[in-house]
Amino acid sequence: MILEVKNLQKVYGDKTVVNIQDLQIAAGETVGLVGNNGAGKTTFFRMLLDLIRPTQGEVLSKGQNVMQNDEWKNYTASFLDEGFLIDYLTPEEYFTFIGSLHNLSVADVSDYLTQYTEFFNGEIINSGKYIRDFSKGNQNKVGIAAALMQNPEILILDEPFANLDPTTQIRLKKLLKEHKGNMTTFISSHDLNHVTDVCSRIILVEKGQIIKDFKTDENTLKELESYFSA
Ligand SMILES: Nc1ncnc2c1ncn2[C@@H]1O[C@H](COP(=O)(O)OP(=O)(O)OP(=O)(O)O)[C@@H](O)[C@H]1O
Repeated sequence: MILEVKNLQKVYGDKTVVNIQDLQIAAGETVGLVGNNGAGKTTFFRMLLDLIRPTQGEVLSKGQNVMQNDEWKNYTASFLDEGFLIDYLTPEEYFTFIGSLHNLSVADVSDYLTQYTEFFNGEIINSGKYIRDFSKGNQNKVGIAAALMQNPEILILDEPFANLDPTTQIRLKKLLKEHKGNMTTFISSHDLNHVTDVCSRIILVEKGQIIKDFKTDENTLKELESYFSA
């Protein structure tokens, strides 16, 4: 298992916002996390990435506790929100900086970015603007592209389709499918259509707990829609 979660809990005050007894994710899986507002998805991702500490329990990445070891940072890339960006840089400067952390030269980075011409839709590169001056959707594009650029073994994206126009949502699905290879992908989404299209496994969370965990098949979208229409 590339990722394992054991007895993971996060408590705020008297509220348990995440409570996951046991979850195992095999290398190469594409997992979608769905659940209503406040279900605990972002809190869970933050614990996977050691951005907040659990009240109890642990997250193991390739068997190592993410709180005690930094090795996982070499093969894990993520974009949860704009806080991951450096807003006083231009996108080019940001990509170069992220690339330099992963031994990519300026030429490697600019070569890599040519694949994103369609996804960026002419609005990101050579715009002469700082990241802070982009729309939220375009900021998301920068964050997602920077995460993919790291060619990670594990990719974690929080609501990647949110704030993107429909054309870009479809382009993102294509990108995620193309990048798949051996990558383990963990994405949260409120878009049931996209998440069932991209993911081979869906985890449904409610009040911090896993309610359902199933392999995606032709009935999954209908099942999810009926669950959420209740
Ligand atoms: N720092 C905090 N202090 C207190 N409560 C918090 C804190 N962070 C999150 N919570 C609470 O934890 C619960 C889970 O929030 P979280 O953001 O993880 O949900 P989510 O599933 O990502 O929701 P959404 O779909 O709206 O993004 C919510 O009730 C939220 O108010």
